Amino acid sequence: MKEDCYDLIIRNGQIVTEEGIFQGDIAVHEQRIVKIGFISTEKKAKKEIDAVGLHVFPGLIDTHVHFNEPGRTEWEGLATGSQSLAAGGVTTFFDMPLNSSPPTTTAQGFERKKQAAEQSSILDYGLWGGLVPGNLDSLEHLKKLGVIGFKGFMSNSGIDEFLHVDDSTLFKGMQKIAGLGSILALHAESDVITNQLADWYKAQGRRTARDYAASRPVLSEIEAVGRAASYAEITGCKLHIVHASSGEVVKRISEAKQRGVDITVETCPHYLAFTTPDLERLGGVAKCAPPLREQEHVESLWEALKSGEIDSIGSDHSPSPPAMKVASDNDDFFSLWGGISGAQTTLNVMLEEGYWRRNLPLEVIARVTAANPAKRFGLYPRKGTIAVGSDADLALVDLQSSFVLKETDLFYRHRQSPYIGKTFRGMVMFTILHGRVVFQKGEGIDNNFFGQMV
Ligand SMILES: NC(=O)N[C@H]1NC(=O)NC1=O
Ligand SMILES: [Zn+2]
Repeated sequence: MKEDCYDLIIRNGQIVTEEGIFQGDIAVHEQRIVKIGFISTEKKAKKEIDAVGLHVFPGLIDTHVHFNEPGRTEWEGLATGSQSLAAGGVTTFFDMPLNSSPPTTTAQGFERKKQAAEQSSILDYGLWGGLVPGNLDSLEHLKKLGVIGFKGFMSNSGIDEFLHVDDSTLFKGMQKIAGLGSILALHAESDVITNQLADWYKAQGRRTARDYAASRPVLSEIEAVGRAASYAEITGCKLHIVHASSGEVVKRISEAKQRGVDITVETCPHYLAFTTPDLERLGGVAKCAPPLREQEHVESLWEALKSGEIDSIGSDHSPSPPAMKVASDNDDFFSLWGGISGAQTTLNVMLEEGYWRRNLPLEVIARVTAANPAKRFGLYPRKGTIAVGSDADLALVDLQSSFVLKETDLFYRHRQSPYIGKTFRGMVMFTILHGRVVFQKGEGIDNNFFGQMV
């Protein structure tokens, strides 16, 4: 290390890690953090950032996005998707094996996705492989190619090329994934319960937003989580349950953890910020699966975050062209695309709804958005924290600065979001990846840099 000239010094920020908050300087050399603490003003750097009044978070790791490239790039895309994440303080993301086409369920699908990411992602990325009926023989190859883990759906995925796992595929898949030392992420809703209830509501001519929400009850998640946890207990497979929508679901996962199942759970900003009445008010832009819940469930999730029972936050950014979010034949809410655009606003939601409104400590935010996902997926301490030796992946935030989210703030391919018009306290001023500023408030995105696969 050439001590005479650093690449970057960030001075006088409030440094936030999962362990605590302290004031200090950060020096970066050759993409890594090389010093933290007091750095003499005599020391020179190619670039200095004055972080007085700013909080320096570890760059967020979003474990759950659907950028849909290749094949459905008109829905989002790795360029626009990664740019929107950068504007929100995220530095690493894991892209789901759907809704790209071909899906990442074969070696060939993986290679195509990797090529697309190399060409277009401005951030670091991990790539999920898929577990679907019929691809058990591809899992080992996918693991060798470097998937971050595998993802399966226990209910309809909404995508014809990505079938949900039947129970025997799920069981056998877990045996294989356990043998490979990998991890299975599950969309845990019961296919039987959600299908039967949807059919019943539709047969009654009941197709509103509220009917849709009622057709996917919390119990449908609880049933699926229970089944998956039992299979995991028998097979020894590591499980990661995505988008739990209620503290009641989290409680079942905690119970499994306590009896020794290697299981973690993620929730999404939208389950922490919106309710079923919001779904009725906002319409298709707020439709997702599992659906938005009543306020008591929202609060139960915040409690579970405070108690440490929720391991991580993923945006589950899953957009579609706007036309698929609007009912064509009078009010059939069931027919709309399910998926919320939220990649850019995860930290904003955690700060406004968590830190400001519910006293959620900043350390907890750093833990669930960075340290815990890094630990769960084997990236810690290279990523997920602020320490000497770590990648210089950082988000500098002005907590006091508030703004109303506008359509024009969004970097998505389609500027849709249920958060448009919402006031947030806490503005991302700089996002730094490997010591390079990839986003600066007022300046925008630096597109001249590409991320790497983790
Ligand atoms: N296929 C897909 O992206 N599905 C996602 N959308 C959503 O709302 N929940 C999901 O799992
Ligand atoms: Zn998803």
